[in-house]
Amino acid sequence: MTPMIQIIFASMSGRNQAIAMHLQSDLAAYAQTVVTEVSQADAYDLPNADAVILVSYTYHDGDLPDEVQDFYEDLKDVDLDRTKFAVCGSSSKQHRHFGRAVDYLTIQLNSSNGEQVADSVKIDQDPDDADWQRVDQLAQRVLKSFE
Ligand SMILES: Cc1cc2nc3c(=O)[nH]c(=O)nc-3n(C[C@H](O)[C@H](O)[C@H](O)COP(=O)(O)O)c2cc1C
Repeated sequence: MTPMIQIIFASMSGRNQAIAMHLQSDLAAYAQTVVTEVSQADAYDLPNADAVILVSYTYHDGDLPDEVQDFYEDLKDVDLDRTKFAVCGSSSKQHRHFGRAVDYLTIQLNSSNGEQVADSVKIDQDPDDADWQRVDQLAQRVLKSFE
């Protein structure tokens, strides 16, 4: 059966949206993929997916972006029932709390009883070739988890 993978992103200036679209093109031949901007996403829907990939920047002083807050709060009430997940995101090493949103989302998805199938990936601003490889690897790990 073709797995269904939800890719949910938060992006202010486009980097994380581009990463989400790149993930979709990595996965589309092997899975049904749905890409959703986080303010349109429903955390209570996540257990219906076979896997979820969250992609987010970090904002303020090492915090989640504003538009992720409601989704994050809702996640606390969701039992993911071992739904597979992975997290990645572009943020910036010029800030003291590099990529904290990736950490917070990873911790919360684990706390919500998800099954983490790839190490979380933090990218400094624009992805370089090595970063794109890490993104591809994350996508491969998600696919491999269905074997
Ligand atoms: C006001 C402001 C605050 C930020 N705070 C952080 C931060 O605390 N930690 C971090 O790693 N990046 C921080 N960033 C950097 C963004 O996360 C980074 O530019 C990211 O690549 C933006 O992704 P996007 O293009 O998808 O919006 C901040 C950026 C802005 C403009």
